[in-house]
Amino acid sequence: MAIDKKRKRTEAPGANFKRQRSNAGKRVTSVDSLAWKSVEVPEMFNDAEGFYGLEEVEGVDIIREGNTVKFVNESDKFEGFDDAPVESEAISEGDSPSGSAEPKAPAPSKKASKAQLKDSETQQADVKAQRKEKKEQKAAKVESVDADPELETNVFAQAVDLAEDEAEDNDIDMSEWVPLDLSPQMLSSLARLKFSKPTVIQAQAIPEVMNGHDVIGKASTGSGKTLAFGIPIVERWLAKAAARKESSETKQPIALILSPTRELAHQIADHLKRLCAGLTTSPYICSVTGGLAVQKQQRQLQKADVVIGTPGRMWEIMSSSNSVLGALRGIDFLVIDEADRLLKDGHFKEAEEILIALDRTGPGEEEEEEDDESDGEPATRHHRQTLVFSATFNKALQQKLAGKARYNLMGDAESLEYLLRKLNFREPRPKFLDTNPVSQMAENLKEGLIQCGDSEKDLYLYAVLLLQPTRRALVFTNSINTVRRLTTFLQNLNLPAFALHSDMEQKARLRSIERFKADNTKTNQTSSILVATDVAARGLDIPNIDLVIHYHVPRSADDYVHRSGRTARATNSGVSVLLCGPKEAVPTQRLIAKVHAAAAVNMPKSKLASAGVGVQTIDIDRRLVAHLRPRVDLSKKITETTIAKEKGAKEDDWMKKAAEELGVEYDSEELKQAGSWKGKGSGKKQREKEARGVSKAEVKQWRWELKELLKKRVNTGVSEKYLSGVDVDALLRGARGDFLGQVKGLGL
Ligand SMILES: Nc1ncnc2c1ncn2[C@@H]1O[C@H](COP(=O)(O)OP(=O)(O)OP(=O)(O)O)[C@@H](O)[C@H]1O
Repeated sequence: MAIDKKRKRTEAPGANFKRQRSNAGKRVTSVDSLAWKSVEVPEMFNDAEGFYGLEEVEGVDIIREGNTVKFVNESDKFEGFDDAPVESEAISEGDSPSGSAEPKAPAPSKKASKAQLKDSETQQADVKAQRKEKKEQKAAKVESVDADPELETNVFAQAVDLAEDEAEDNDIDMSEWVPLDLSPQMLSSLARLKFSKPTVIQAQAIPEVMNGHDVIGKASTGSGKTLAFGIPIVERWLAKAAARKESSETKQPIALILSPTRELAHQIADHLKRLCAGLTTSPYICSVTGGLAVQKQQRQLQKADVVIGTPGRMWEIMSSSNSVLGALRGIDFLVIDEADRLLKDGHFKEAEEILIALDRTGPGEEEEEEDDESDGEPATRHHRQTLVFSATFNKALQQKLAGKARYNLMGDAESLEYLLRKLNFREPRPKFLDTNPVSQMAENLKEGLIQCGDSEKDLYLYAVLLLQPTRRALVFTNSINTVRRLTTFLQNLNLPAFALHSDMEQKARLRSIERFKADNTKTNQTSSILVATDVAARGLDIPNIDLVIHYHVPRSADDYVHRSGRTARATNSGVSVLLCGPKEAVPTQRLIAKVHAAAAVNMPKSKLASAGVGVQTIDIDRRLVAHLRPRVDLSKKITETTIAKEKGAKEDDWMKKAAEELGVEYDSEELKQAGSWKGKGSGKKQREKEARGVSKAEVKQWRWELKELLKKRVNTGVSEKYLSGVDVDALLRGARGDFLGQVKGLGL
């Protein structure tokens, strides 16, 4: 479909195609290396993520030979990748380059860089004029984003763009960056982002990386690790780009950054693009992840300077293209973000394949061999630097919550050995920088635990969400089914909940994040809730998440650290609340003790409590929570019935198709009675069966009852307050200053 449209476009009058000309002396090129340009699609077509993929190209001849079509490009636009096979190929996806190598307006001057950057008044006036123009363009872009609820590109970029603009006119003291010896351009870019000083990990890691060392960087969640590797990469690119101008050296990608999740890969890309937005020339940054068109990513890779990818999609492309693999072997930096997750045994087979493939020498390449003095064994050395980052490296933290907790597991030394075994560093001993040796948790995070019955988690979840009605909350569960169920359950209670899990299409995943991020304060609504699996646990940097709720206890301590780290990022504060069933509370306390003090790894159990290691129990007013039960029960019933009916309809559909294929008549009742439809089985199955039997009228009645309940007053026993709409706020400002009980220190 896309192809037909595209052809129509490219063949339209004015397009620069010429057919059937002599091909003598012309160099046939692959379709991917042509200079495709995106075609603007009218808004009404809702071309989210370039779905229609319309592109056009100029200056290209088409040569038809029998049934094949070949392309002849007058100029070889892309360097370094031109060995792609010549082929006639269907193009089905769009490619709107997100990075840019075009020169940009000079960056603004800032206080600290004034000494280095002495702009004349005229230049400044020019810069101001350009900025104004850019600002207007951005405002128009943001407006169009707002106008189109389906648009999902740059999910992580939009909000910050405006903040950057506001920053432009401020004078910012950048003197704390000076010791890092960054280029004036970079300082200027950082000032634009309002980053007046480096974070601790940035201050420690940037000089080491810029001095050519391999680095293992450990720093708490939200502490700016992305720029700790991002800044030196961009600095190297700037230096190389300047040198390239004076030589004929071909352009190669400079860095490959591996990320465990798609969202994180896109976020890193956007973060680096934001950093580069203030540079006069910037690297082409592209993300390569599953769930999006592979052809588009292959094309982007051909011109990429910095590649951020998830292991699966990266390996899919690298293993099928020698040119891509060859180019990536020449990178200066290999970054493994969230390394403990990416290198976790049995998790990312492709990550290992990538590491092996990068280390293997290609035809005509030579390995440098050096003697490793530490053990006398010769080891292969590469020119690339390996940079490894995470908030958690200690293997002990990966230990499952289930099972006996042991505290004498791996310490830092062992964790380091583990990384050395897994990765082929250039240096025998990479620099190990640990900025949070004592506690693994973010500085401004407050943690609490609520004990409740296993079947009461829905009730307490609702109660805690009501405690924070105008905030942004992230709810973690351990299963996709629970994400689905809780999202519907909360929506039935009129709460703005969105789902995020790996079984969703990428477009829908990004849309959920986009909606979660939307600012509801103007409409005076409660803020949004994202219900997610651990796919959202690592790296996601969504502004203003005030509350993280662990509906299911995390499976391991490192999951707890990363989940909780979605709040209290950078200088912000936040709250993390665990909902624990009766059997979960004790092992969870122990699990959490591990992340609070490195000493706890080797601390005897008996000493943990006296050392003050652990999480406080929230003393919630259970009598008041009980008043919420009727509405919670109704919402649960509606949710379970809806889901069971949907599942039943799907199964019915499947059975019908199977019967059709077998050529037998399908009668669902007969099949059920004949027992082929398992009527018995687990309690869950039985419940599902019963839920399917509930009539539509009954569900309708429940919905009506719930609606009425949500409108009605809830007698809290303290004073008469409402628990719906704007009256929730009134309730929460209750006479005693607290609604569900005093939660010391948590600010709830
Ligand atoms: N020097 C700085 N000054 C102020 N804010 C910064 C600075 N560097 C980064 N930030 C901001 O801090 C936030 C967190 O950064 P980042 O996402 O890199 O954290 P992280 O350490 O990688 O977290 P995680 O471990 O969760 O992945 C981002 O919003 C980023 O823009």
